[in-house]
Amino acid sequence: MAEMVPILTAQGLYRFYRSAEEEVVALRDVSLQVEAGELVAVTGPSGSGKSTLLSCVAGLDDPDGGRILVAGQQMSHVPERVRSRLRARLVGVMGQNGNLLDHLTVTGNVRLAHRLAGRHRHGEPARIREVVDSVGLDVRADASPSQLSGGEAARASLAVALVNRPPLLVADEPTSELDEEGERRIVRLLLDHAHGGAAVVVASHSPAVADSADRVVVITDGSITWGQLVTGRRQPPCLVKPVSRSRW
Ligand SMILES: Nc1ncnc2c1ncn2[C@@H]1O[C@H](COP(=O)(O)OP(=O)(O)OP(=O)(O)O)[C@@H](O)[C@H]1O
Repeated sequence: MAEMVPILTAQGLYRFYRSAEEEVVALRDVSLQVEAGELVAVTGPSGSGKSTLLSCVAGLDDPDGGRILVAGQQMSHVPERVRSRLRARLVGVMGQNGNLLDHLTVTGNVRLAHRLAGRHRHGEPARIREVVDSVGLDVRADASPSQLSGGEAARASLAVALVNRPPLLVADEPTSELDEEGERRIVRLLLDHAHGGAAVVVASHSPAVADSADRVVVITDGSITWGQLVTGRRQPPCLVKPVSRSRW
């Protein structure tokens, strides 16, 4: 059987934050692989490094050490313009504070993300409608983000992240402000994207997100300290692969 190619490979990541008074080691030798079709939940105490890890693997930030490959493309330690181009093509980001511009409608936000990926000068109307419908926002397509409920805004943010069919979807606390029903809908949509063939990485404190994930990894004080296969749908030989430093 052909070997599964991971969509995301993060090897030996380090990230330091330095100020005049102190140095924080936000990531300490973190390695993680996520394959197509997998939803991985990253959990752990506040300040443990979840957002830092997600920013690095999404190409929003560059690690100080280690290497990141997304769909076989080197995302770390490349010029910022290369990283942005790769990010637009390969990564969908659903952020903690949303990725929506308030002067645009839901459709306008999705269209802009589609155009910025560079494939369609004016966006592809059928794809834009399709993704807005898929998150259940067809009736709110002409609303601006400030007119949306928390759950609707989260789904609009997800539509923006999904419009370019990214092989890697990264979501930082996507359900933190939602009620149970809102959370269930987001988790369902994230799982649908993963099971459609993408790799999905979600940072969350929510037990409901962890329960639905294919795999959970726990970060404590900048290091992955624990990993567990939850659904049993996949049988990866090693949940959190330690990667020898001689490989980078
Ligand atoms: N821009 C920054 N400058 C300095 N320190 C930072 C910066 N961003 C994060 N940190 C520090 O790095 C560590 C990891 O932060 P991070 O936001 O990744 O944690 P987290 O697990 O996502 O936390 P939370 O669950 O509260 O969102 C923390 O000690 C934090 O204070």
